[in-house]
Amino acid sequence: MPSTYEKQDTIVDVAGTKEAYKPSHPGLFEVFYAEGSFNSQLVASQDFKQGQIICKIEGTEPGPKRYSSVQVSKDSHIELNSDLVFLNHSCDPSVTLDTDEMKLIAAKDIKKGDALTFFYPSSEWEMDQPFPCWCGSTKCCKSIQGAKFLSTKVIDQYYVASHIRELLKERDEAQDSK
Ligand SMILES: C[S@@+](CC[C@H](N)C(=O)[O-])C[C@H]1O[C@@H](n2cnc3c(N)ncnc32)[C@H](O)[C@@H]1O
Repeated sequence: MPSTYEKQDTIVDVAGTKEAYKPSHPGLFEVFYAEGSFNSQLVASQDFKQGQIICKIEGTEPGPKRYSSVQVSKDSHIELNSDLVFLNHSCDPSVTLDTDEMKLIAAKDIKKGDALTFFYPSSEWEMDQPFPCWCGSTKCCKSIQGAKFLSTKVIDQYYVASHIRELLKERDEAQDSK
């Protein structure tokens, strides 16, 4: 996939026109472009039922930890290399990015046009680029830095990948032994 996924403004510039954008998962979801840095989002192109597998996560590549990478084990990261990179974070997410099974799953009933979002700390331990969250959920964590910075009580409300579960266990055992 093109390196133009690095920044949404670049996609429009490199492609020449917005019409040149070709969804990586037509019929399932597409990118909704917005002006400004990191304001774009992924939206559903159809309804999905809670628990429905939206797609398999394929075509990924190993890479360094970056704002766009997804952590898949205690010490490895991948680039999604598709429109999935436009999945934003929410503290009340609509999808689960299941890095153990490499599947994107509806975490709730989703309507066509809804934003697809996942809980970034479900895969990320210590993020490369933390940010203040704009999700507006009543249970918003406010500062998104990775699972390392959240209590197990907060994390327990969410699906988290097996590597995050293991890292939390190690963190909590180390704290208990002090
Ligand atoms: C992989 S990008 C996701 C797509 C991004 N919105 C874009 O337009 O390129 C991850 C970045 O999006 C932004 N982002 C995603 N979810 C956010 C949220 N809930 N609140 C604030 N910024 C968010 C952050 O800047 C984050 O580093």
